Amino acid sequence: ATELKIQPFAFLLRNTLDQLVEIDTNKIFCEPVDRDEVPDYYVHIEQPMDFTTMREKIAEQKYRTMDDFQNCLSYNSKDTVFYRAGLKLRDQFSTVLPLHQCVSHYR
Ligand SMILES: CCOC(=O)c1ccc2c(c1)NC(=O)[C@@H](C)N2
Repeated sequence: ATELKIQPFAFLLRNTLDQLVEIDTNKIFCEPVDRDEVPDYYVHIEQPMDFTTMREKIAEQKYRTMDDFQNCLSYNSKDTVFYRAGLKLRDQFSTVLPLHQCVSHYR
């Protein structure tokens, strides 16, 4: 693919993001948290993140780290589907993370 030659890292990051989107079967992390649905979310979370925003940031070469799962684990109580989904994503992503660390060092 030509994009592999032009932006190899964006290509790699986008593929990794696609894997996360696939794991997020309940689509909890795909869009920014809805202020009407969760009014106090933005009170607790300074740096909200979601997969749609990450895709835009990859395209703009402004890649974010995956610390953003901490948002989910700090906002939601342990007994929620949201908290468990955040754990699942973080744990499954941690197998890919070392790759990202070397990518980000390289960049
Ligand atoms: C109407 C109740 O909705 C929620 O409690 C809720 C709704 C959406 C959420 C969320 C919680 N927690 C999160 O971490 C982000 C990713 N999304």
